[in-house]
Amino acid sequence: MQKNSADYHTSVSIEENVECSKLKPQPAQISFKNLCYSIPIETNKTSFLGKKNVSDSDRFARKIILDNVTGSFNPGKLTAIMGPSGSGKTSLLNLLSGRISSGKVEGDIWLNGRAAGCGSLSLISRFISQDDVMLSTITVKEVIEMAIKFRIGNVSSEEIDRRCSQAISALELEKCQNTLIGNSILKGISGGERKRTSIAMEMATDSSILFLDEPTSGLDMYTSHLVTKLLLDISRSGQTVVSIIHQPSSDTFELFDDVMILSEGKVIYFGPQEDLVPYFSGIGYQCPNFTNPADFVFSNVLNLDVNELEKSKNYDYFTSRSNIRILKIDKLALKWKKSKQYMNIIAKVDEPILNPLNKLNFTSSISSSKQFPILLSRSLKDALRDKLVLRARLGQSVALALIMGIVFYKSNEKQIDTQIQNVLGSLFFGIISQFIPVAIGVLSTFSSGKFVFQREYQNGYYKTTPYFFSKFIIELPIQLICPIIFCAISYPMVGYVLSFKKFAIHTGAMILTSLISFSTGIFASAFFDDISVALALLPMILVLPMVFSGFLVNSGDTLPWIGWLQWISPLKYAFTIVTTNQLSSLTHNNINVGEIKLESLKLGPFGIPACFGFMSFFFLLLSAFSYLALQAFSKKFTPHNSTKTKLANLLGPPDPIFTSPQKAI
Ligand SMILES: Nc1ncnc2c1ncn2[C@@H]1O[C@H](COP(=O)(O)OP(=O)(O)OP(=O)(O)O)[C@@H](O)[C@H]1O
Repeated sequence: MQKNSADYHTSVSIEENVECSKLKPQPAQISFKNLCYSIPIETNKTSFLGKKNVSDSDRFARKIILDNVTGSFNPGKLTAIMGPSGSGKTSLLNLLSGRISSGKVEGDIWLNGRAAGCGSLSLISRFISQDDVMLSTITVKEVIEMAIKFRIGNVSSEEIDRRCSQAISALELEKCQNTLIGNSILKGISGGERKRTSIAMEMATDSSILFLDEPTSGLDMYTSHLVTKLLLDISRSGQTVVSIIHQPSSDTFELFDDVMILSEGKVIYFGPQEDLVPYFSGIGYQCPNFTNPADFVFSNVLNLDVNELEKSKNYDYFTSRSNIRILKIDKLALKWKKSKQYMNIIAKVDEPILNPLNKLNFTSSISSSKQFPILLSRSLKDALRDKLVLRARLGQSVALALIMGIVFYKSNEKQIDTQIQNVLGSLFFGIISQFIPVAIGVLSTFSSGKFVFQREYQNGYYKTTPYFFSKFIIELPIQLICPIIFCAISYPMVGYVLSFKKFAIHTGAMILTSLISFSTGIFASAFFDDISVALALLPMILVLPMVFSGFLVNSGDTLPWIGWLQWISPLKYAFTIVTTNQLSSLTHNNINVGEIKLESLKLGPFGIPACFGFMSFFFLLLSAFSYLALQAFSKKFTPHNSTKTKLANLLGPPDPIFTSPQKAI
């Protein structure tokens, strides 16, 4: 007897389904009907300064990106999506693969007849994106091995080697397998090799559905053909392969089984590749002999012909040209919807494969506890191999220490007034030199790594928590070593009190300052999407604690309504520690001048241990904020549905519209 829907959701698990399916992944068919995607765009009805009483519906119009797109992508087939730039190809793939978290989506998506909206397909598909962002400091082989390790739990090293070699040889990457990925500064593999590496990463592990966004762009004709042939082989193993493609050669074009042509978000044609030319000749567009059908569609069908251009002569050139083109696309879309080929597509969508999925259909990823050591070792390699950054950080500590040492050289031998002034100035200089450069340095390194994180997170390699902690732990030693080097050089040069205890307290305060700055930098890089905005705002974030550190403004003499800011300035506690440490024992003519100076500074009631406590608290608080900011960043590019909901959708019963008795009638 057929279970009802509620029973199904509670009782079906992936494991149970495996039993019934004899451990073979089921064919996965994606179908979608009247898919619309639009985003709000601000209209000219309000200027930036805006009228106050304008409603949101007046202020925002909707930009339609996908307009009633219907079709199905079938298992065992290689489908091409083609269309002019901005026609909605990437948006369609993003929508299907669960990478859209904003805008309005309407219409239905099914996977084997089960409702698969809200990003459910992300659980059974892999996505090779247009921008091949990868960590620059690891080699081609390492990057592929890492992708395998993240995807397959308990994989033996022989299996990793086998899969890796297979992917390397399929994409002809043998020559560069031990070369670093590189970036604009660190020379690495070529653009084409980079593209192929990003394909190899996703292909080294299996999935039921493979989405590719322009995998052949930037590749030469031979390599484009090689990659497409590989995609064909993958599809023949039973996978559903959908790829956006630009300007394929005739030979490459012929490798595709199905072709979807999109323009202005509308479908102009979708069906077998060999039926494309007959379809367009049936509606009046004759493909000349010996012409590449892909070129023919772009230049003859989607472009305006001489007569159409003639019509636009009487009007403003650009407006009329674009309007005439839009009208033409509308007509082509209408013709498509009236065609018998469209009816065939509708019939396929209405009669989907209904096989239930099993465990092997789902793209696996390992647990967070297993992701952590892989990420840790990768972050370590990254930190050690990026020698330029490492040297710059160490060099900066030495240089700042020497500058401070020279400027305030042997201050303890100066007259008492000068001595006190120099001690205070040098202590403030020391704190600032551990505060500002660290935050700015961390901001730039973390911001560049953020795009790699975004790509890998979206592709389901790992979660935010292991990534955050692996980066954090690897960065920590350098944040400890640099202040120690700085203090070891500057402390004796300036002539601070020579006592190991005092040196340790001084260095401890500098280390905590550097750590607070470190977590502020991470927070800024995670919080601001754009590094230039972060760089513009960070100095302001850093200046306030400096002003209220107790050196620039006397802590007891500020306006009462801003005076409280000193207590949330971590530098105030750092300055209290280092000045108390140096001045409390400073005497002159048997008078404790240091204590007198400390009293006049009105640094507050807290002693050195309490100040260390406050600084540690600030470090932990800012670290927690940076973690939360990274979590929020990762949520921005994934739909807000839990894996449980997505699983329930895919493992539930087929949509009643495909199984109801009325349908059979
Ligand atoms: N989040 C968004 N906000 C504003 N506009 C968007 C958004 N997403 C897509 N668009 C717009 O929707 C249209 C389709 O974009 P899409 O990236 O899907 O096109 P495409 O066909 O893949 O183009 P290309 O071949 O150049 O990559 C473009 O005009 C794009 O500017």
